[in-house]
Amino acid sequence: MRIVDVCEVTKPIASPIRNAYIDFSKMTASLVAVVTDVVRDGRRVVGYGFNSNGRYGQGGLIRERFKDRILQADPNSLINDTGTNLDPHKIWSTMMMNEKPGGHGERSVAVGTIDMAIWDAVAKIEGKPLFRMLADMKGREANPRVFVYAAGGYYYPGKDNSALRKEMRGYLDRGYNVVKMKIGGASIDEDRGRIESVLEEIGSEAKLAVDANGRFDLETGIAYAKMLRYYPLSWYEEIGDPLDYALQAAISEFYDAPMATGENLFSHQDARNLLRYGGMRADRDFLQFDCALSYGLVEYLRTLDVLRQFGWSPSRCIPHGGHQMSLNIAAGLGLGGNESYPDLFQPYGGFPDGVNVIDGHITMPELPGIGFEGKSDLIKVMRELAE
Ligand SMILES: O=C([O-])CC(=O)C(=O)O
Ligand SMILES: [Mg+2]
Repeated sequence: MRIVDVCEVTKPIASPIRNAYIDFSKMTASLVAVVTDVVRDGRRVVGYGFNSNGRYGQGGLIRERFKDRILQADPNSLINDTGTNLDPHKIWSTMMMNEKPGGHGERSVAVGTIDMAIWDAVAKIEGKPLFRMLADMKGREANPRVFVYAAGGYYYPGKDNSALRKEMRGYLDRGYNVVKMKIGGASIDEDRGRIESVLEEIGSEAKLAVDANGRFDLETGIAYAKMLRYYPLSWYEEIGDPLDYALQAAISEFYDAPMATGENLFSHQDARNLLRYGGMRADRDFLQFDCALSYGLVEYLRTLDVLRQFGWSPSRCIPHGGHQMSLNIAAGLGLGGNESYPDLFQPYGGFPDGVNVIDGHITMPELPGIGFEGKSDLIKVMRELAE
């Protein structure tokens, strides 16, 4: 059993939207295929992965470092002890050979993308949905019903509050009961108006979360906290620079309701620093680490161990990114849910065909691997890369 090729391509996932920090007009993502010599159901097993959204394609790093480390390794060093499957942990260590610790940068995105494809292949070789394989691995009961919320509410040329309301109404019509919008890309007064419009639209049918994308300094973060705390929000997200733990801790003195952060922390060491120094509260706050951006599931398992050490339940995790990998982790390992972007980043994000949101939850279909084969527009581009 061996990996015979690692293919990669950079794909556009551009859209004319803007958060408080960046616009997505030139956004790209890496798509990866890990080709094996294993055959299941008359078909060669190929694992697929992509790097979520927000950090651009990582083709350079994949081609120049990580791909060759896998292909040049002794194939026997990449399989499990019983010789029945690839071993994601051994493959991860092989990829990270001769990499210094710290300074995680964006190599974590390149590794996370390949790691997604490895787990897809491993679960396909096992002949199980990844979420079932993960639950078995940890001796737990899988829960195929996963909470999902609708992320959107971006700044957009020409978009007024009535367009924003209409967007949110569309999410409620599709079965969501938590929606998220951007803040921090306009004045505080304008943002207050946007929030009030959305709250008026959704009424008691749904709850609203707001996301500042790391834009605020301490003073602005506090000014917004004082404004936001009068509204019944699901959470106040990524207030200041993702690595400014003291700022995060300080805001908790001004904001009792839930806060969320973590999508731009890319390692278990960074996650640990957030829990050590960020003043995050295990009884109410949410952690949004996205495995595709942060060295993959092998690393995410270490992050979950860190959470346990600090008294946090995995149910406080609702990952960033809206991809099926995190849906599997949620269903298999008991996370609190997953993000979704109903109208963005297609065909990569979203759910397999025929999976609908009902009362803010989806039910995972029983597809081998991550389940990409169940999403026809996505598997089409994946198979163009390799099959
Ligand atoms: O706008 C983005 O970069 C995405 C984001 O923060 C989120 O999904 O929470
Ligand atoms: Mg965010």
